Amino acid sequence: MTELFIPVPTGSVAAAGQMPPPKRRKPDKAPATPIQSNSRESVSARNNGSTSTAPVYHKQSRKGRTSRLRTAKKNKDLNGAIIKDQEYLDFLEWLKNMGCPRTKLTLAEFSNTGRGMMATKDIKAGEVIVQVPERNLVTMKSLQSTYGARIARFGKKVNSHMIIALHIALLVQAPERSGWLPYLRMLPKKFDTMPVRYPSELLELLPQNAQVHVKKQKAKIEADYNITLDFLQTNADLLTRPLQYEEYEWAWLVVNTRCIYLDAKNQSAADNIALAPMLDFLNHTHDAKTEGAFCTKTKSYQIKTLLPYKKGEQVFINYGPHDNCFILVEYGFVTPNNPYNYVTVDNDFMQLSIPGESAAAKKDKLELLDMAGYHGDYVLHRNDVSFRLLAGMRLRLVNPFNKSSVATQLAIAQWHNVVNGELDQISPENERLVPIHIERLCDEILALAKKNLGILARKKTTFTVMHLQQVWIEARDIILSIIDKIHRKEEL
Ligand SMILES: C[S@@+](CC[C@H](N)C(=O)[O-])C[C@H]1O[C@@H](n2cnc3c(N)ncnc32)[C@H](O)[C@@H]1O
Repeated sequence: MTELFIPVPTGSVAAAGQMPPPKRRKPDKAPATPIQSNSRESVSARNNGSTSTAPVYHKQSRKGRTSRLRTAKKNKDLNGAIIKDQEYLDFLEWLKNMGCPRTKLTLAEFSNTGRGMMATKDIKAGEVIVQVPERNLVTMKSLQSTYGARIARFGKKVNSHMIIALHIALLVQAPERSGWLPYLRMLPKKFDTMPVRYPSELLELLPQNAQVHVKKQKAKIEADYNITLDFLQTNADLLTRPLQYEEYEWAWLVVNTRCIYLDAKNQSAADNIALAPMLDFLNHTHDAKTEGAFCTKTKSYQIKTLLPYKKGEQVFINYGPHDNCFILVEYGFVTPNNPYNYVTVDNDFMQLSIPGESAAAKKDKLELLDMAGYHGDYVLHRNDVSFRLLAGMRLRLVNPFNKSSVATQLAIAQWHNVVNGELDQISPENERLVPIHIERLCDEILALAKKNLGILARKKTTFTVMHLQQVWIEARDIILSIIDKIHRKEEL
């Protein structure tokens, strides 16, 4: 696994520079019953490769979804159906003209992931699988001659996500002129599986932390759009027509889901992202292992796989160690058996009423947790309660709690010692109560999971509904594993 090829999520520093990257979680075991979206129906819509509301640059006479699927079916290989439609052939020709060397990869529809890249021959571990010539990389640097002086005159801060999105949106406005039409035609037509595009009744069925994530992403897109409009006020000559929000959002999501970091070691360098045609057709799996670097000899960006692939298999990269909620919000899909899944219980912890705990005591405890760096980020993994949650719960269970009493001061000192690992417990009674109240938190989430799964079961089956179902089934299974552990009286 290398971070070099991660499409750029809003949640990452490199992409947006606003939201913190997700904290790395301890891997969990796979959920027992993940939903595998492996129906034929799932194939085409998932990656937006052939859906109806095409951006303006898509000629209506081009082959539609049915025709494309028919062709794909005809070319069916071992695990996926090879795509050989005119758009892809034009794209291959364009790649050739741009100096892209041939690869052992071809575009295909896979039953489990939708559109992705298939090995056309056996690939050995250590082989370069994709080379993207420098002239094909869309980066802040490559766009300097077009926008550099304009950005300098504009004077306000812009980031590369914003500028690459603007560039793509402008190419779409005048595709014939740009020379990039064959690539533009291959891009997703819409992003309806991205939660930022969910209707509100589905949005509220996301777990709370994912809803917050979506709101931040939406705010970021809107802010970037507004700055872009500002920029265009004095650069209207770039436009073919006024730039609509929908157009910009689409281009922004293209960047978000397809750009890569050129230098993973320096991920805070927000401007070091690139759109890399061809490389961006590779799908994600958490166990893909690749390495990437710019090769000065070939003047291209190369990806090497560290794993072998057999002819007909899908070739993957790894977008990073993300749980399904994060993947859903940033990329619009979920993966089965994701070892990074977890459940956040921050809200439930804050709302939990503890017998004998006054409102003032609760406030003092939360302040203390904050000062000690233990406020929030309370998570449950499969069979594992985070240390932060245990720490928070232990303090909540110090009752009575009166800051000015000696007994409370002693309990606080003991709590610090437990947190620092110098003491095992505050008291046997405190330790006895911890699993009881963790189970109460679990019951809250379980009830929510059941409620939401009930609502989802009554909805028409769409990818979005299936994604949400998977997220809640996984949450429920994590919770059940913890309850089971508590009932078996195992150490948390
Ligand atoms: C970099 S693109 C990969 C190519 C894309 N599938 C396409 O057809 O253009 C990232 C997007 O691919 C899809 N994707 C990537 N990995 C996936 C997976 N394991 N399962 C389902 N969809 C996946 C998601 O729609 C994601 O936003």
